[in-house]
Amino acid sequence: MTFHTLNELIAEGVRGRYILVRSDLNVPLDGSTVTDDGRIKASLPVLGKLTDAGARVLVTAHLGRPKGAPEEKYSLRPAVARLAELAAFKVSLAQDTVGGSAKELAASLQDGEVLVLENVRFDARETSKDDAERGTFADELVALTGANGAYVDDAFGAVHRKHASVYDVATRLPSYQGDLVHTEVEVLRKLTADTQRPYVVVLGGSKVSDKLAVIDNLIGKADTILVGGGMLFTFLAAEGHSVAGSLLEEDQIPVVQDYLKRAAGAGTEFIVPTDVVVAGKFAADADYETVPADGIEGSSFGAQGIGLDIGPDSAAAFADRIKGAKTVFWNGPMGVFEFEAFSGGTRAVAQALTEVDAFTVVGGGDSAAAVRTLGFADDQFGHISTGGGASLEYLEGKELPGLSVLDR
Ligand SMILES: Nc1ncnc2c1ncn2[C@@H]1O[C@H](COP(=O)(O)OP(=O)(O)OP(=O)(O)O)[C@@H](O)[C@H]1O
Ligand SMILES: O=C(O)[C@H](O)COP(=O)(O)O
Repeated sequence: MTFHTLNELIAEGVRGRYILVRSDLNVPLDGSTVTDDGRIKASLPVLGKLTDAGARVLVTAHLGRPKGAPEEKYSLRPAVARLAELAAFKVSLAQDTVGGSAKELAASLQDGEVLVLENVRFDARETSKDDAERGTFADELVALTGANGAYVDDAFGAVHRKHASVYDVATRLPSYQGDLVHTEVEVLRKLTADTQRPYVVVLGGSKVSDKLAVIDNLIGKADTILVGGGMLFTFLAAEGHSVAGSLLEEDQIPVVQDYLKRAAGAGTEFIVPTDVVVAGKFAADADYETVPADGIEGSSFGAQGIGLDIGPDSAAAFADRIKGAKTVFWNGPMGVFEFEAFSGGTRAVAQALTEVDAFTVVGGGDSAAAVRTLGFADDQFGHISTGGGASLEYLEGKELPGLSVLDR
């Protein structure tokens, strides 16, 4: 694929033009505090280049998964406040996405300033499966750019989404690839061609069905898949164990059973935890105990028990596997690392990644946040990707709508 680059756009001249930029500002929050500003920092260079060149920049972004209507807890306000603190240019936030506030503030935007539109997912058309419906939203976004607009996709974390602000706007405006997307693709490409073996993939997190879908294509490609986080309970259930009150996607059990069957003949080994940290409730101060993975209901919390981390034996086994690898890709925390008591598995995996002599990539908003909040530095890893699902789907070899739409 070949793309028009941001540098080409700048060379064409952007002074006074409205440039629509899709950024990934989907950062983890604790109330209104941004707990990891990695994605915001990663978005700054492109915005800086455009504002330095005199563009009037309209940023679209999402935060979380609101249900197609405004919801205060998903407002971009905290992310934009952090962006404004870090930026050398003026940044403001519209109260809405394509409504009166967005129109008014866009009209008064000056050269070299940035206006962020409120969460694109506050409008149900953004994520609609219906092309025409998404199209009407894209038309309204594009209308904000006036007569001579252009579009830059810099949201690597969202390139796997066929959403209006990622895909449809690119069919309506001259479109360019942002530097962040470019860099991410260059690094991840190394994981798809001539991958050095053993190739170990570590998967966790809470978006269980999203990540299970990815495994389908890793079977036969990865030598070992270490299963932690929320998805481990669907694996345990697939092996016939009770998981009490833990995160479980029952409809995915047959899918996992199929994976386990296929992996055996395809040279991919799944490693599922043998012990689990089980808590009485989902809280930082919950009582907890470590139990065998096949005995979760036997914990003193009975059917109320919730598995919130992999146990220490499993963490040590995962670390061992990682240390024997030549290539490691990790997406999704091993447990609820936000609570100290359940951060042990994630810490052990992160530590192992910093010690192994291998090409290591960490992908995902929360995974990146986890390594940083647990005290690791970015340069201890080969690459920390801003993309979670996007990096996984890239590795799967899937067509990513946000990339293919930019292909000239
Ligand atoms: N056993 C568990 N039960 C419930 N939640 C869990 C469990 N293990 C991990 N999590 C949660 O998973 C969340 C992160 O999951 P997620 O799938 O979003 O990962 P990610 O790295 O951000 O990837 P992406 O960028 O695709 O979102 C964390 O907030 C963590 O608390
Ligand atoms: O967190 C991510 O991976 C990206 O921001 C995409 O978010 P989504 O999975 O809600 O589309």
